[in-house]
Amino acid sequence: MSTLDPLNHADYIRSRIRTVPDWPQAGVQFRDITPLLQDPKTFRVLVDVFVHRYMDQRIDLIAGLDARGFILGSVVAYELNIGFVPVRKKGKLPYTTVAEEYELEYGNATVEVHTDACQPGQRVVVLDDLVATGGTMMAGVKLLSRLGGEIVEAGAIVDLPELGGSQLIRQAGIPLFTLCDFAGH
Ligand SMILES: O=P(O)(O)OC[C@H]1O[C@H](OP(=O)(O)OP(=O)(O)O)[C@H](O)[C@@H]1O
Ligand SMILES: Nc1ncnc2[nH]cnc12
Repeated sequence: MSTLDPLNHADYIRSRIRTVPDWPQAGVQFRDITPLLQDPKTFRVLVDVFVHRYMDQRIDLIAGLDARGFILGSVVAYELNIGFVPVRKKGKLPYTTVAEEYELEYGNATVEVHTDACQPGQRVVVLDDLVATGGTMMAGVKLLSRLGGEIVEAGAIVDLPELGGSQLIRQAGIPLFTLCDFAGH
């Protein structure tokens, strides 16, 4: 089966991401994905790249990272006809949880997932909008692994390679797919 070629979409998607300088603090170039969602054609291309990538890979579960990972992750899971698991920031989930602490480009955080969110051996893709230091993605991967999930891949729309996260994730042995990057921008 032919698949959508992410290389053909990378420039298009990158060109529609808005950069907001010095937000949420001085020195941060914030890569805002909301324009991708707002335009229906762009949103469809974005979702389709991920759906085509995973539709033949016998994925059981998409785990999405709070909060922007919920937007992409839930739609991709719906289109693949598989379940979606929210990996939430601390204190938001009502049932028993497992937790991982991590560091961000601008702060610290803890994420949690329900203890029954994944069954041992389920094939999981962890999705988010962006990889910066990789702390959030690694925390999500660790949580699903702790529940016995087999991490098929971590995926995100944007890689900020200068922050080192994508390298860290790959060095940890986790396959990582990102649709576009902002290397040298
Ligand atoms: O690779 P890292 O350095 O961990 O950074 C990437 C994470 O940071 C952002 O989320 P943020 O924590 O700002 O939360 P939000 O999605 O609720 O805005 C982004 O959506 C990723 O989840
Ligand atoms: N530069 C950035 N832009 C958007 N989201 C981020 N999360 C961490 N760093 C970010």
